[in-house]
Amino acid sequence: MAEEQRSVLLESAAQFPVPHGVTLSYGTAGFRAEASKLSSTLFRAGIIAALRSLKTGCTVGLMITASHNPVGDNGVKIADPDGSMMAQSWEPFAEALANAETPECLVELVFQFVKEEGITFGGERPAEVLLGRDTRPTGEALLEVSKQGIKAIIGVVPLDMGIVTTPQLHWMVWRKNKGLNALELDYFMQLSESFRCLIEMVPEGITKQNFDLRLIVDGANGVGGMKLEQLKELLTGQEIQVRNACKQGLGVLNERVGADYVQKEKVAPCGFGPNDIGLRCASFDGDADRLVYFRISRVNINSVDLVDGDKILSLFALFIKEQLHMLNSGIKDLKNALPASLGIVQTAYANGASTDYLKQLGLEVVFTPTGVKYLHKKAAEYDIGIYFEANGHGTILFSEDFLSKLQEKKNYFAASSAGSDPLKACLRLLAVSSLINQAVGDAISGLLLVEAVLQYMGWTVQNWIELYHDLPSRQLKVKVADRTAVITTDAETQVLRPFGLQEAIDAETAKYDRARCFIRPSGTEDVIRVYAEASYQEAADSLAQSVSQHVDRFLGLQSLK
Ligand SMILES: CC(=O)N[C@H]1[C@@H](OP(=O)(O)O)O[C@H](CO)[C@@H](O)[C@@H]1O
Ligand SMILES: [Mg+2]
Repeated sequence: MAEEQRSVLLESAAQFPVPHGVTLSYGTAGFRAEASKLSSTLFRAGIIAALRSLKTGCTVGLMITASHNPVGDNGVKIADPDGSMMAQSWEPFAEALANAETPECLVELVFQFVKEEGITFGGERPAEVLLGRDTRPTGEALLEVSKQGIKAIIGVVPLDMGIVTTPQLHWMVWRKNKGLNALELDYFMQLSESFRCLIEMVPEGITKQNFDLRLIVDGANGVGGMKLEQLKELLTGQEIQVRNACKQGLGVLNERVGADYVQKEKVAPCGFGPNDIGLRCASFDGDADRLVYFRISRVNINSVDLVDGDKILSLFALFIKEQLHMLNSGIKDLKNALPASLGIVQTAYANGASTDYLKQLGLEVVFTPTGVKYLHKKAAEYDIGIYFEANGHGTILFSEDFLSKLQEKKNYFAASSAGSDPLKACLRLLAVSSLINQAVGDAISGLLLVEAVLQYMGWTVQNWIELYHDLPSRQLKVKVADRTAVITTDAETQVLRPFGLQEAIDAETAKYDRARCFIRPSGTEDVIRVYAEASYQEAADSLAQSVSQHVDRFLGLQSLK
């Protein structure tokens, strides 16, 4: 077997040589680069995914996307059996394999790794990799290359799920490993049914009658808009209009559209104009794992009032807290109560006003380094964990144990107190758990939950915007000679190396009222990011500026000379 495996690998790897001068790192969200340079990487990602499937004895996923990057780029992410990002412990191997210079080096790496990990080639357990891609024109060819990589590991089978959003593919992997139906139609049915269930339980009243059902969604000219158009047909009680929905010849993926653009530039995407002033609008990123809301400003139609991930998180946290309260209030016999740990997970980029708001609600707020893989892992430690990055990537995780207790409670209340608040709370929480993606942040399911919660609250977008007021902030990037020279700790809020830089940041920060500032090396770009927050905009700007100068002084490009 080993000899056969060796020669299959050597032969197939020879077809996809590594381009010169390109070094890839697995980064915060997989490999990403200009599409024309990615054949060898995608082939190798296929091998990695296949080995991951052999190791775990489960189905894993391989998604071909470069998210919000320009249309000429592409990339790949691997999903673990539970639908989350590939285990970090495999990243060094993934990186080494992607950069192995020759087929011989590649084979050596594979064999050494397989030995270390105790993986058996061609084992008895079925091994399978689900493949998906976004709408990028280079996706199809790269998918074929990944298939070659998967098939180069004997006993592993690729299964092409076609054009899907990143969260759909993660969801399919998660479902498949639970032995549940995992086709796109199952995804659509589950979302539309749990959404209907939440809408049916919106309390009657004036607010319900007055609620404006209209919502306009910017699909970033990508896969998300396309899928929402399909799902829309199954939804009742919602008026969704999709723009930039990836129609042939109309608009370029991520070009002046999409969640990343709207959030960073704070402007309306293409296709939105004066007629939309005041309306509730939302935007997806290119692979639909990020969601932001916005409203075109009445004062200046070029700018938007942004509702970012922090505010989506706050809305969800408020709703979940209320349902948990409803579930347990009025219960006289303590054995009928269902205590639940509720954790809120943010990164240092979360606006300080959101953190204050959440803490004021009495919630437990914890911080992790940037990157969904860290947030997700932390959120999974709670009965209910809600996580979001400010850029709009996030979800709500329910533990299996809590869900089974919730199911029991529902049955109990259904038999003993039909129509009661605790029963409604159980039903709503169960519906949320099946609506919101349990594998990864999902713009489509997040959007449906936002709509259901707003209807439940009877809130306009204005009510939501006023939940709290963001502290002014500024983000800058500094090009440095070597960004790995910066080592941080404490969820990236403190610099350990180079020595003296943290003291300089502290001294600058102390000059302003209610100010906060941190720096960290980006995981996706070759820069150091500087973030500053203060009580007024000029202070945030000038703090970010002066800290950037310190970064430049300590690490700037001149130190290359
Ligand atoms: C400040 C910021 O928005 N950082 C983004 C960005 O990571 P960086 O490591 O900061 O480059 O891309 C990541 C992947 O999409 C995302 O998880 C993260 O939030
Ligand atoms: Mg994305």
